Formats: sequence, structure tokens, C-alpha cells
Amino acid sequence: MKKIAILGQPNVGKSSLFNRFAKRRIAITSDMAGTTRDVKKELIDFDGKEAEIVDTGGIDESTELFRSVKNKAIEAAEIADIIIYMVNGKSLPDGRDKQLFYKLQSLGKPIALVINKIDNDKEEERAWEFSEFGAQNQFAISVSHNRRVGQLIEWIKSHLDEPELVLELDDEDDALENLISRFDESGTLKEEENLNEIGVAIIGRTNVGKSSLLNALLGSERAVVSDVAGTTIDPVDEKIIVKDKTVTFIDTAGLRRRGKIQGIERYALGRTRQMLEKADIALLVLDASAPLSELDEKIAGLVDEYKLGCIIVLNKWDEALGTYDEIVEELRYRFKFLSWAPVITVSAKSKKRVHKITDMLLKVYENYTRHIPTRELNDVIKNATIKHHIPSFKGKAVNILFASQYEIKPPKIALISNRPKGIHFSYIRYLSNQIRENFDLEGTPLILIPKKRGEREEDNSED
Ligand SMILES: Nc1nc2c(ncn2[C@@H]2O[C@H](COP(=O)(O)OP(=O)(O)OP(=O)(O)O)[C@@H](O)[C@H]2O)c(=O)[nH]1
Ligand SMILES: Nc1nc2c(ncn2[C@@H]2O[C@H](COP(=O)(O)OP(=O)(O)OP(=O)(O)O)[C@@H](O)[C@H]2O)c(=O)[nH]1
Repeated sequence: MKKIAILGQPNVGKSSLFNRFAKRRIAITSDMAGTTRDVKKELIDFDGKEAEIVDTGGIDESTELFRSVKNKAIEAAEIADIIIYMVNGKSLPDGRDKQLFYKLQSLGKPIALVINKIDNDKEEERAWEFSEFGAQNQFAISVSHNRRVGQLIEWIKSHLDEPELVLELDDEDDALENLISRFDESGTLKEEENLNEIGVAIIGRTNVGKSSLLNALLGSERAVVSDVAGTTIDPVDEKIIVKDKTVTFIDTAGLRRRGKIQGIERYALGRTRQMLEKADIALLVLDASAPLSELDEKIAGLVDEYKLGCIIVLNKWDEALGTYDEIVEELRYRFKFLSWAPVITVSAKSKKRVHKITDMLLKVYENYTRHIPTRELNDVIKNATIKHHIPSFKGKAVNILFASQYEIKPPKIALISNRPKGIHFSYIRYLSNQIRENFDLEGTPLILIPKKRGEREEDNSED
């Protein structure tokens, strides 16, 4: 049985709509705000298709009850298959409505923005004000005058035909919930979140110039801070302040010692892993004065494995073995999986161009923590699927119903599909290229995961 939730602030007309659907008066309609306290449920027959309809209490931040009522509404939305978000067309769009609407939209379910109390043609104009929500399904109706309610019912019926998808509340839904609450309605990260600490791992095989690069990076900034917390002798991490960000170079003590003492490949890879675990961005250092080696590739592979932001640093550029084009072409060919990573040529010894790395670190981190607003993301996906249709799978049509980013560091996007396993990886690569063309994601992996609604992460695809 599909569940439909009717949500919205008090007095917008939820109970009235509920009653109209129920074709009998169960709830008491009143002019006093906040009269519908309890969640009501009713089985409704939509021309032979049954659905359970849920009317929740109003969402009113000004009352003490707000918290519990809002939570109830969100709970109802979580278990619902179809969400009707109702606003009062007689008043102006409200920031709280917008915020909650986006939050609900990100659940990835069919959701309609219903602008009620548009009682006549003249009031129609006011409904346009709500276009700024950018809702894909928007209905301007009047419950009391029975205007356009039929269109809303048709829309509901079209979603009752879809096969029922199981929604499980799992860790990922929690993650989604967490993520969404970290952004305001325009998709900007709220101030209080601390995204000001960037963990950077300088990695590469022995003798490529990692220590020299570290020194150049530390020396190039005036505000050098040594972090002695957690250790009494060796500074474990060293930091620089770049603009409003703290860049922490991970395990610099080890970096300074490592190759000099050990130099065993396996050990080096183990240490690299330890660093990558703590990092946001890897500076993959390569030696431009020597041919690329298998070990370079292995280390680069770790960046891919850990899904970190990455800048490829071609060091010893003063003694480069070829032209920029030659070296970069070879590098791109070998490290196809890092095609999104920018390349910077430097000379750590002479500190030439090293400052380019600090600038790029900030940019890559911005992209690594980027949250793409749901509506813009869906526009891109929609256009992409119009340009190139999703190939059918075993003779059956494959659709993407909805896309939603549910993680940052790096951006992770769920592609909600009727046949998630039917989306070929080459098509996913195409989509991720389309997304990259529309949003700045230089230096960050982008992960697209086809899913059935409410499904746990199992089918993993990335670019
Ligand atoms: N003009 C106009 N008034 C409407 C319309 N729909 C509902 N109303 C009126 O708006 C008021 C609130 O309607 P309710 O259905 O109780 O609203 P609610 O959202 O359930 O409100 P709470 O119970 O407070 O959460 C009532 O006086 C309704 O008669 C409409 O389409 N046009
Ligand atoms: N020509 C040239 N030599 C460099 C440059 N950067 C570093 N070197 C030299 O390369 C050698 C290795 O530099 P390190 O910084 O110790 O390299 P590393 O990667 O830390 O080495 P391990 O600690 O062994 O892993 C040293 O002799 C440096 O002087 C550069 O930009 N140009």
C-alpha cells in the first residue's frame, strides 16, 4: 500500500484536502492555526487504486510544539511514498517552507508543491511567486472552491502505478538527513560547520622530492604552526594557514625520516595508506626528471582507492625529461583514473611555482566539499538523458527517476532508478562527465551510485 503524506504549516488547508480526499469529514477544519495536532490516517480509493493518506500536524516554528510536530512531519515523509507539501497561496513564499521543502525533496520521492487557496483566476498570479521553489511538480489549487484538485489527484494516481519501492531507514538515510541539515536552502554550507581544516598527504615514491616540497610549502608561508599536541618530541603534523583555512600536512615527521631509513617498497606503501586515511587531498609527487615507474602507478592507485582529492605535482621540472605535453600525455595515459586531477609543474629545490600548489589546494578542497543543489543536479541529468537516452536493459526501459547528492568529501550522488543494475558503467561515465561539465569538480572524485529507492549501497560505480 502506497502512503501519501500531506505536510505544511498550520492553516494552509491540509485537513481540508484530507477531507476532500476522504470524501467525508474526519478531521475538524477550523480557522484557528494549529488545530490538527494528531496524525490522522485514512485509506483512500483513487478510482480503484488504494492508498493510505496521512495528515500530520502543522509545522509552526513559533509554537513549543514545533519540534515534535516538525519531527512527526519528517517521520511521516520518511515512511511515505508520495509527499504533498502544502503552502498558503494567499501569503508570500516563506523561507521555512522552502527549507523544509528542499529537505523533503532530497528524500528522493515524488513530491508536489501544492499552493492552496488560489480560489479564482485573479489569484493565479500569486501562485507564480512560488516558482522560485523550483518544484518539478507544482499545483495551484483551491480545496474549498474545488479548483484543480483533479489535476493533483491525476498526479497522485500516476505515482500509484509505479511499483512499490521499499523504503528502509538505514544509515544512509541518516547520512542524507545529516548532510541536508548542513546546508541552507540555496545549497550553501551553513557557517557553523568546520570545513576549515584541510588534511593533505604528500605521497610519492622515494627520492621524488617529497621532503623538499614540504619544506618549500612550509617556507613559502609566513604563518607556520607546528602542532605538538599528542606528542612531546616530534611534531607529527605541520600546518600552514592559507586564507581562512588551516592546511595540515599529515605525518611530516614520518615524511622527513621515512625514505632515509626504510626505503622498502611495501613499508612505504603501508605508510602511504596510513597518511591517506587521515587526508582529504593527496599531493601525488612525481619526478619529472625520471621515467614514470610502476610504483608511481601503484601509489596513484591508492589515491583512487581512498577517494581523495588529488593534485599531481610534477617535481624537478628544472630537469624535466621532456616537454610538458609529452610528459602530461604519458601521465594521463597511465593514470586514466585520475583524469580529473590537475597537474602542476614545480621545482621544490628552487621553490619555483610551489605557491601554485597552495592556491590549488583551496580550490580542490572547495570542489571536494561541493554540494550540488538537487534541482540543478536534476536539470543536468534530465538534459543528459534527453541528449542520449539511457540504453534499455534486457529489453526493458531504464529510467532515472531522480538524482540526489547525499555525501561530500567527495561528492556522492544517488541515481534513483527503476532498474539500477541496468545502467551501464559507460553511461554512468557519460553522466559524470556531464555533471563535471556543469559544475566545477576539478581535483575531486565524483561518485555516482545507481540505486533503487531506499536501497543500501551495494552497486558501486564511479568515474
Ligand atoms: N480561501 C480558501 N480557504 C481555504 C481553502 N482551503 C482551506 N481553507 C481554509 O483554511 C483554513 C484552514 O484549513 P485547514 O484544512 O484546517 O488547515 P490545516 O493546514 O489542516 O491547519 P492545521 O490544522 O492548523 O494544521 C480553514 O478555514 C479552511 O476553510 C481554499 O482553497 N481557499
Ligand atoms: N633538480 C631537482 N632536484 C630536486 C628537486 N626537488 C628535490 N630534489 C632533489 O631530489 C632528492 C630527493 O629529495 P627529497 O626531498 O629528499 O625526496 P623525498 O621524496 O622526500 O625522498 P625520500 O625521503 O627518500 O622518500 C634530493 O637530492 C633533492 O635535492 C627539484 O625540484 N629539482
